[in-house]
Amino acid sequence: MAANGNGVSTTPKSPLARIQTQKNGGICHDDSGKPVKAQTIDELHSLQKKRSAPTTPLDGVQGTFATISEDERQRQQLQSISASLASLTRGTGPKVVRGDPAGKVQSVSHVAHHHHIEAPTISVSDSSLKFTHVLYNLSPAELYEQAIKYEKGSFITSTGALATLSGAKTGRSPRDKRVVIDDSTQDELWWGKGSPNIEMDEHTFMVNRERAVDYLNSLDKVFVNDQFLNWDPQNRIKVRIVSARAYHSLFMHNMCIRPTPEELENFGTPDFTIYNAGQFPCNRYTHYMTSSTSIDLNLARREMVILGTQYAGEMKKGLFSVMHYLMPMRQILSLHSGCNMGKDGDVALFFGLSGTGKTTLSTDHNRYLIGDDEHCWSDNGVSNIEGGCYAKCIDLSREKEPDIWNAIKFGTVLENVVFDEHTREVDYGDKSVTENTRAAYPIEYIPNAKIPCVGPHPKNVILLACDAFGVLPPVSKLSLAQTMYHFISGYTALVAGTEDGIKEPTATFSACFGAAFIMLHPTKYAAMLAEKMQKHGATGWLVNTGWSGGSYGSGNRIKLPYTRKIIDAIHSGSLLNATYHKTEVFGLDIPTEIEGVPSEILHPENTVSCHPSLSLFFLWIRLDF
Ligand SMILES: Nc1ncnc2c1ncn2[C@@H]1O[C@H](COP(=O)(O)OP(=O)(O)O)[C@@H](O)[C@H]1O
Ligand SMILES: C=C(OP(=O)(O)O)C(=O)O
Ligand SMILES: [Ca+2]
Ligand SMILES: [Mn+2]
Repeated sequence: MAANGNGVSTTPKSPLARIQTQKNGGICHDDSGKPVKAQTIDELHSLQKKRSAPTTPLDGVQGTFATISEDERQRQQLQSISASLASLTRGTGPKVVRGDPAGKVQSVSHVAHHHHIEAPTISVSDSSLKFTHVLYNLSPAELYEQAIKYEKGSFITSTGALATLSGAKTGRSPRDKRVVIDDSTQDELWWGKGSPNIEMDEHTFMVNRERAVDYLNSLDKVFVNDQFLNWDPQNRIKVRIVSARAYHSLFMHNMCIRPTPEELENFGTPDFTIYNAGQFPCNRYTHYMTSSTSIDLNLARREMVILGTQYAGEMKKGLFSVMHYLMPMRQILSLHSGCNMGKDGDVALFFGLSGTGKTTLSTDHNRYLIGDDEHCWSDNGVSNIEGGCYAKCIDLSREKEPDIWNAIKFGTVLENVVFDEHTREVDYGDKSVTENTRAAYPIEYIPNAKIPCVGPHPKNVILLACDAFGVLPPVSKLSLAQTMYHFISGYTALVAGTEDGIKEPTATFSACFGAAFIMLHPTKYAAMLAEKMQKHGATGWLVNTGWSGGSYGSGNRIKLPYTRKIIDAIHSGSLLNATYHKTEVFGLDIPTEIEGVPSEILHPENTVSCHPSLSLFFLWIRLDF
């Protein structure tokens, strides 16, 4: 812009267009719609939300049994939660109210007034004077709001999933898992070498339980989930999860079976309760504690306490341990396996340690998904224990795993992923937080999920071994005896990240392909599996989803598309009738060809000349339980 010596612009200004005001009014007004009915802003806001309708009629049309009033039902529900949160030394539950302390409390203070359990006059403490606000079975939308408002590291990703951080722990802590040893568990459970059950006594459990309960009660609010495990209606287990974080509540909402409103009304007392104190540590001066993390299981009390870890997988896998105890007591086999079913009703199980491909391979666009991780096999067939899936998402791609990719949307919990700060697009290749990035979503997010998640007796039992040494062939057909051998020895690898301290695939022997979760001796599960496979004529297969043609570091992991072709050939029955030859070392039956898979990779001796670890490997494989 040119300026003269006085600093005044010489460019002629173009005048702004004049604003035309209406001649008749004087005040501009928008009369395009009717004005809102509200007189105040608060009133306007109150119009936005309407009350959720009671789900069942209250007039007793349901039956001749006395139906209780909505008020009475809510009173009983709060009393049950207060009982769960009761300090056992003080013998009293906290005053509980429903609703967020920050917002308007639903069923306001008079509810709490009537409904806390009266404290005995002795031992009055500050904590018994305070209210604990209970956020009970919130919806995903409500949990999103709670997480985003109050939990650092919670964000909405570009596809609508809730990104969360699990804190210092990004995998399970198996060395911090303790199980109460008492007169009955001493004889019933598997203890000692190789067992995942590290003992603790009842008293120490109570110390930790009190610590968790006191912590939870000291908070402004706690989340309570009442849900189910096991789609088999005759063997359904009612679980209650008390936690400090919306992230944990949404995770369990997705992972356990979600009750219908009617089922929730009649929930009653839970069969099992988790107290998850998350970030609050255990006290290392407490007997048996070897770190600040403790996951404690008390089967007699039907309770689990979590201190000092926020990794949500502890809750899911902790409940799985419980099922590994409860179900065999009922002659039902619990399985660390994925499960799907073909159009003709042929069911396949996919056993495998974490990260070996249960979720990836059971999620198959051409088959119905029954479940990705935890099942029961009873006289009636198979049933999923859970209501959701928990997929690893490191290097996830739309092309290779389209159904999992599409399941990552509103409602899904995305743990420890890295995303663009502006677009919120997730970079699934980024391991900055951990390699064990995860997505937890309700099973119905997979389009061909089989709901209810039950199926007939399995036809194929596939053992997935992620072989870090590259000595196993990509697939072999197993006799029943071989199936038992591999099931009990459980040769596979621990993949990076799923357990605390594992940085690269590490060879391991994990009995039942889930040694971290079993409670009884491996041979108990194996005997049940053998009996069922024989009775129902199931075929066993060993599929290596790990390295081939060299160990981790030198060879390559078997390509997922090849593994899928192998699995397709098992499902279709074509592999059962293929030509086989026996390997010298294992006596494994290896197919000579499979459609879509290069024949040379089917035989490891073609790719591995003489693996240095091979002899060591055979020394290790021995059943010394
Ligand atoms: N050949 C393969 N078979 C199966 N999974 C593979 C293969 N190669 C790479 N992967 C990857 O390994 C991971 C398997 O994880 P996942 O299916 O979640 O295991 P699990 O459910 O048994 O814990 C996925 O990230 C998958 O993409
Ligand atoms: C969640 C876990 O494993 P999986 O991948 O088998 O679900 C785990 O081991 O903590
Ligand atoms: Ca469906
Ligand atoms: Mn899985």
